[in-house]
Amino acid sequence: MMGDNAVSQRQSSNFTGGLFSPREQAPTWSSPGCPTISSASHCEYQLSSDQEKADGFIKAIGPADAIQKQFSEETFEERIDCSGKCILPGLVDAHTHPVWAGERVHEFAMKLAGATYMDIHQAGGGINFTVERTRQASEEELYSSFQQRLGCMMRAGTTLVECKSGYGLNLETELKMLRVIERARQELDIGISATYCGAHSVPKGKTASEAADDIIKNHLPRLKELGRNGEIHVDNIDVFCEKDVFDLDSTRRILQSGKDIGLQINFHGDELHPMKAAELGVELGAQAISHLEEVSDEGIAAMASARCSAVLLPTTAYMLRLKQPRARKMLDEGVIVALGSDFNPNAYCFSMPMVMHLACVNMRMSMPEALAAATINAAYALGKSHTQGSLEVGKQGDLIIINSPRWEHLIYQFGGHHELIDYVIAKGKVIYKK
Ligand SMILES: N=CN[C@@H](CCC(=O)O)C(=O)O
Ligand SMILES: [Zn+2]
Repeated sequence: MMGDNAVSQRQSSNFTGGLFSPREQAPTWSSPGCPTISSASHCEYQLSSDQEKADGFIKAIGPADAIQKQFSEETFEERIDCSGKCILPGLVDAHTHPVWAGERVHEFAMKLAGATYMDIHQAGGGINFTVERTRQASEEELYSSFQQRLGCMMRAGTTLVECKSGYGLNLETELKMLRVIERARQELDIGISATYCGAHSVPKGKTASEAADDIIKNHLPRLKELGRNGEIHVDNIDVFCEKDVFDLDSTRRILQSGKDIGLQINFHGDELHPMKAAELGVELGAQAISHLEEVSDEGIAAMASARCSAVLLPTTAYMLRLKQPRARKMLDEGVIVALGSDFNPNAYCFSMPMVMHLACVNMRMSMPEALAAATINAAYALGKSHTQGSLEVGKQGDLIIINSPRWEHLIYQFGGHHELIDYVIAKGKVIYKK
């Protein structure tokens, strides 16, 4: 990934004032980036009114006076007075399952009564329950609920989200889900990174190895063809590598075949059992591995040296009362730690501010580490940190404005983000205003 940046240690810097921007190519970056936070007393955000120039990329960042002087000849569609407020990068959600029919509130009750995730999965519930309903749902139904969910994420500050298929398992339904994701990519303002997750569960009547064969022989060639025709755009390939789901060998075969058709490897590993998934991911050149509650010490060291990011999912560990992933050890060893909401029928959470709060309390991350993990590092996990994830000149104008002079309130106020977030802006366009 050329010039892809991320931070493996806490970093932050300040700026005052910002402006969007003439049409320019987003540059690639060779130096480490950082999410930039503004909390100046006199701070302004300006959107260009010149359609030629309003390409949604950041033109300048600096003291408001200097910016005013530099652009004194320009006219602006809108000026937002951010005095006493904070401007932060738009939040990036690095792991979600947002396209499905068949919610599972009844399973929440079962889990509260003591059932484990795998008890329910093996009894035909869990992913398999949602697969049945998603297969029956029309494309229009799936799109409509997906669009509403993206709206909830956006209002909680998310401007870029990874979206997985994986509740179809057969080719027909996986493609239906990917078409729904593609439509949202085309029609909506929120940024989307699309993931093919046909190996999310082993379909009834097949072994893991047979399911892997089907994916390699039938699903991936079709994805390649649709990608070439421009009908569907898929960025990543995912497998649920887990005991009694996809073993290491089937996972390796699927991920390698996905990589061979140009997809980035970004998969579920070492969640409920130690699988040596991290070691496998590094061997295959994975961009990211999610969960990692059961990762080995060797896996952590290998991920750090390979710059393979760890996507940690605090809602899942919380919901399922799993042991927490060892975020501190990962950070101390230099792993690029990112965060995701894991929104799915098991972990029903749209909010990256709540995810950051849980990461701080339960995984012992600091607030700057959590913010980096939910912005620049999450963008890195999606291979997009050269264009998104921080406030830098030439990057996409994805940002949020919060009504507090201290940015930390976005994390500190657990569940308070709806009151705090005044604006969400994606590619220079206001997509939510309180
Ligand atoms: N672990 C596998 N996949 C999801 C859960 C999906 C579901 O239960 O529907 C996860 O990341 O938590
Ligand atoms: Zn997941």
